[in-house]
Amino acid sequence: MSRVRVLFIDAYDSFTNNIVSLVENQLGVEVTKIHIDSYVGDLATFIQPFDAVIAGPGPGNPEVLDDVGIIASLWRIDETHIKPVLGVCLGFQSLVCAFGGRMERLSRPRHGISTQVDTCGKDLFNGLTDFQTVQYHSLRANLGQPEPSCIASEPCSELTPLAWDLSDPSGGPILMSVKHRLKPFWGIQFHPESILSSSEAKNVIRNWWLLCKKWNQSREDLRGVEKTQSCSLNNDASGDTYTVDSLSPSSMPATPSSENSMSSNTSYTTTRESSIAENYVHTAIPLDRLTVSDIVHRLELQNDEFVVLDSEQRLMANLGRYSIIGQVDRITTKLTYQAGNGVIKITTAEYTALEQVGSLKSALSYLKNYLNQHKVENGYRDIPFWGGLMGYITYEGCLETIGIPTQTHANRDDMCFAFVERSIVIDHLHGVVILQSIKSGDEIWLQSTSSKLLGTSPTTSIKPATPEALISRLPEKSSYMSKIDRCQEEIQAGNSYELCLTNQAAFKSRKSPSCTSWQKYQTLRALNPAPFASYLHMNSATILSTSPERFLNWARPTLDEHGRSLSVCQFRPIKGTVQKTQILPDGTPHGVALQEAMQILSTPKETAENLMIVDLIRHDLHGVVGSGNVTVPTLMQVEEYATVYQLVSVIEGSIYSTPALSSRTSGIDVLASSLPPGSMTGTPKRRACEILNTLEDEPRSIYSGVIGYMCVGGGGDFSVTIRTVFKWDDEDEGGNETWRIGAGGAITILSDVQGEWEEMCGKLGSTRRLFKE
Ligand SMILES: C=C(O[C@@H]1C=C(C(=O)O)C=C[C@H]1O)C(=O)O
Ligand SMILES: NC(=O)CC[C@H](N)C(=O)O
Repeated sequence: MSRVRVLFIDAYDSFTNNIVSLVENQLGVEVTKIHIDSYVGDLATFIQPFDAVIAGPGPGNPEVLDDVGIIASLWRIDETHIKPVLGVCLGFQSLVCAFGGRMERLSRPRHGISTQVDTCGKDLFNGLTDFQTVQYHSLRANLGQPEPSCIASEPCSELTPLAWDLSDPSGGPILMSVKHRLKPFWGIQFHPESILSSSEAKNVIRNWWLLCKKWNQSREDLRGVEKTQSCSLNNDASGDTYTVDSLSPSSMPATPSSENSMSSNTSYTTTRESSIAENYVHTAIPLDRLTVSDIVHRLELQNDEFVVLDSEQRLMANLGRYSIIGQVDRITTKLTYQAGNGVIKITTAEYTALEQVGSLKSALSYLKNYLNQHKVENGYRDIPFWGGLMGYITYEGCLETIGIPTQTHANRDDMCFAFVERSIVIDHLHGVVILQSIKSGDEIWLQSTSSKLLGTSPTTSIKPATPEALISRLPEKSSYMSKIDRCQEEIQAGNSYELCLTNQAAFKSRKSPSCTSWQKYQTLRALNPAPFASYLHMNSATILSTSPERFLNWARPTLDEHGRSLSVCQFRPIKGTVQKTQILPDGTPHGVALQEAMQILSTPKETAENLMIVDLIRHDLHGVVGSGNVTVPTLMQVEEYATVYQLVSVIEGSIYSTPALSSRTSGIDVLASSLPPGSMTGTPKRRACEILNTLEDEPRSIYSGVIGYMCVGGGGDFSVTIRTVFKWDDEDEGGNETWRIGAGGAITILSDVQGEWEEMCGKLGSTRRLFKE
């Protein structure tokens, strides 16, 4: 029997793949996805191979043709070509508009809010009790009924209401579901696929499917007996009892995921003997009292290009176990890309090559192939990095991966990775330093480097230094506040559910050999300890980061019990911020203590903010790893950082793949499909980024992109480049350099304008303290 197929029409939403996953898992069907503006020729003909259609959620207004595209035509398909349709949110609203309903703005948009839905207990809701479910909408469908009821009436006599949200007496009833009286059209305003929606809400999908099957069967029967007269399509299923057991879930079991695939009781041989495997050599030595800074100093890296992913100031037991120092020298190969020009540049010791790749997304595929060609299988098992690509991607580079064109700046790389062959990994948990190289025959370097580290007693000879800011450009309060208003207007209009608004400060300081970038970084990391701190100097970019936020980590693949390659990946978005108690210069305390922070971070405003990003990341991840392979092991946990409390969630995915090396799905595919980081955009991602582009005054640049590594052994780790001070060499002028800091925060309909301004200033303050102003 051929597999049942469902067509999903995606209105560029950031929850689409979660619905696809729910449908595939619950119904055992195959879902094909197209966009609202995909060219399909005649829609009626196009949908014929499908058993049913889902018209998805999305930004905008169903009365605006550009926002719904071909969804608007679904409802006009003639009787002979008609197929069962489920409209979800925007799709539901479009159904209502097609049959006489109107849209109006909610007085209080409902984004990431979980409420009870009261149902008629029939049809889509047959056998289901009233349930909790999440909503994401700004607009409300109005059927012109004086009171909420489940009986169709003028002026929308073709639509039968099936469910209402009556939880907000002052805001009034909100229509949650309808069906068409004669045609096989159903709609739901709520989001059953959200991680916080109840299983009862999810069962609506099963009920819909039973109704579809029944309708399709009656259509078949009619065709079978070749009835010539027109038939009644009344498919009211009220009162029917359905056996949901007859459905065949086809989910691939979600593999229990672990935070870190390394065993926690790893032991090292801290000898100076080197092991050689292919072109990989390493030496492990005791860390003793060496610091990351000592190592950088002893190896004399500080005045050259190098990268440090720095976890020395470990804050949490499960984060920041390793620091990685990547050596970059004259002969290190670099792979760079500037947004907008479609060309990846490969610079080696011998030559510079340009390859037309088209986009940053394809540049990442290029890097994936590059790493496959330099694959190492026998590195030191217990550390995550053996060598490979270390670098960054700017926010504008990230935008290109979602099809938003951006301007480029000559001499500035939007993607810059060095192919690091010599590296030093410090395991802070076990106090071990692993020196390693993937250059063939590099034992001499190993020996000389370990002698330098073992040599003299550890002293920190590079002193942290504090730069003096000559001219500072700080965010302007009235301008920022008016942008918050504009974000909220966009949200009111249904164009977005959450927007991460940001802006930048700039500090000019004198270039000085007694206050180098590395010294500045030393100061910053002491002032603002963070689990994902990093220092990078490559080409014209210098980055001093104290990021608290992991973007994406993926483990080196292993074989599962079925012989498939499996790599577990993890996102750790932060959304929800409260300032910790601090004593201001005038002696007054500011901010809150843990107990109060916990209370604030559990209010609907903060949890909605976090939930939206969790659902968005689940969507990004589902798009690569497929249905049933995404879990949320931690939902909204409060974590303490140097100056703030933050609400953190963890989303994990199992990347299974076929043995064929070239077609293997890897963490790099997840990376390429998940940029820019959802916590820095808002949702739906694409529309949010378009809106933010019109609001923000300048490119975000390094801020709000990602920084990290992709290892030759198959793993990877990236943080979100926030709480970061950065500069471009082309802005150096007259002995001065210009350092920039971006800061922002997520704006929702529940945001308080003054509160958001203060939150942004608080985040800016955590790194601005680097400068003496
Ligand atoms: C925008 C920033 O941070 C982001 C926004 C957060 C929020 O809105 O609560 C929290 C962490 C980051 O994802 C920033 O640090 O500048
Ligand atoms: N999630 C959605 O589909 C939202 C639909 C519409 N843009 C609204 O805000 O009401």
